[in-house]
Amino acid sequence: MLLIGLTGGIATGKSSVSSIISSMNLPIIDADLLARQVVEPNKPAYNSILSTFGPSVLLPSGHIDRKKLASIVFNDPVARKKLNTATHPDIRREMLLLVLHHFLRLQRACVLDTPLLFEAGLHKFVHEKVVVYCPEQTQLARLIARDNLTPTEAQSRISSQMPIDQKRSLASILIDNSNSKEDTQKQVEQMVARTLPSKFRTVIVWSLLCVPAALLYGLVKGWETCSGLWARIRARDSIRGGGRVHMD
Ligand SMILES: CC(C)(COP(=O)(O)OP(=O)(O)OC[C@H]1O[C@@H](n2cnc3c(N)ncnc32)[C@H](O)[C@@H]1O)[C@@H](O)C(=O)NCCC(=O)NCCS
Ligand SMILES: Nc1ncnc2c1ncn2[C@@H]1O[C@H](COP(=O)(O)OP(=O)(O)OP(=O)(O)O)[C@@H](O)[C@H]1O
Repeated sequence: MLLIGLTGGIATGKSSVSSIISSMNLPIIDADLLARQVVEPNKPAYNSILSTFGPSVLLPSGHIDRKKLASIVFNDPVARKKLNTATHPDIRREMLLLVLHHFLRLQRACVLDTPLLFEAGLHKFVHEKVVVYCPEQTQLARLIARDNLTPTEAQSRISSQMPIDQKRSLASILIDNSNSKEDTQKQVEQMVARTLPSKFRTVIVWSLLCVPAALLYGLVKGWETCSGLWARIRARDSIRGGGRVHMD
C-alpha cells in the first residue's frame, strides 16, 4: 500500500485537496480529526492537558476549550511543545492503527493528511511527501478570511509551523494551490494517476506482510485498551480522593 503524506502550511489548502482525493475513493487519515478525538474527556491526553494547563482550558461542559488553548499555544512555543507532547503520541498511535486497518483491507493507497508531517518527523514513514503550496501572502489572506483572525493572530499561527517555502523544498510532489480550485483538481488527479500502484503489486505486498501487520494491529489495539482503562481508573480515584478531578 502506498503511503502518501499530505501536508502544507496552515490554510494553504490541505482540506480542499484531501476532499478531492476522498472523492476518488482513497482513504484519508485526518490528523486534525484524530487530534480532536484523543482529547475527549477522560482520555489520557485530556488528563495530561488538564494537569499541564489547569482547569481554565475547559468549557463548562468539561470539554477542552479549543479557542482558549489555541490562544495560549500559538503565542507560546513552550506551551505548544507541552501540548504536542501531551497529544502527539496518541495521535501517532491512532494513525498507525488506521494505516494497518487500511492495509489489511487491501487498499492500494492511503493518505495521511497531517499539517505537521515534517515538524513531527512523520515524513520518514511515507512513500510520497505531497506539499500543498501557496505563497505566504495568499496563505495569510486565506487564514484571516476563513478563521476571522487579526493579521497578528494569523501571522503567529503561520510562524508556529515550518515556513511554507521550506516545506516546498522538502516535497516529493508539489500541488500548487495558488490559482483556481479547478487547476488544483487537475494537479491532484495527475498526482493520483501517477503514483497509485497496480492491484497486482498491492496483492503481492499484502500477501507478504498481512500476518505481521495483523499481529501489530492486535498489539497496538490491546495496548490502547489497557491504557484507556488505566486512565479511567485514575480519573475515578482522583474524584474519590477529594474532588481534584484529573489533576493528580
Ligand atoms: C491548538 C488546538 C487546540 C487548536 O484547535 P482548533 O480547533 O482551533 O484548530 P485545529 O485543530 O482544527 O487546527 C487547525 C490548524 O492549526 C495548525 N496546528 C494545530 N496544532 C498545531 C501545532 N501544535 N503546531 C503548529 N500548528 C498547529 C494546523 O495547521 C491545523 O490544521 C489544536 O489544534 C490542538 O490540539 N493541537 C495540538 C495537536 C496537533 O498538533 N494537531 C495538529 C495535527 S497533528
Ligand atoms: N484554490 C483556492 N482558491 C481560493 N481559495 C481557496 C483555494 N483553496 C482553498 N481556499 C480557501 O482557503 C481556505 C483554507 O483552505 P483549507 O481549509 O483547505 O486549508 P487547510 O490547509 O486545510 O487549513 P488548516 O491547516 O487550518 O487545516 C479555505 O477558506 C478555502 O476555502
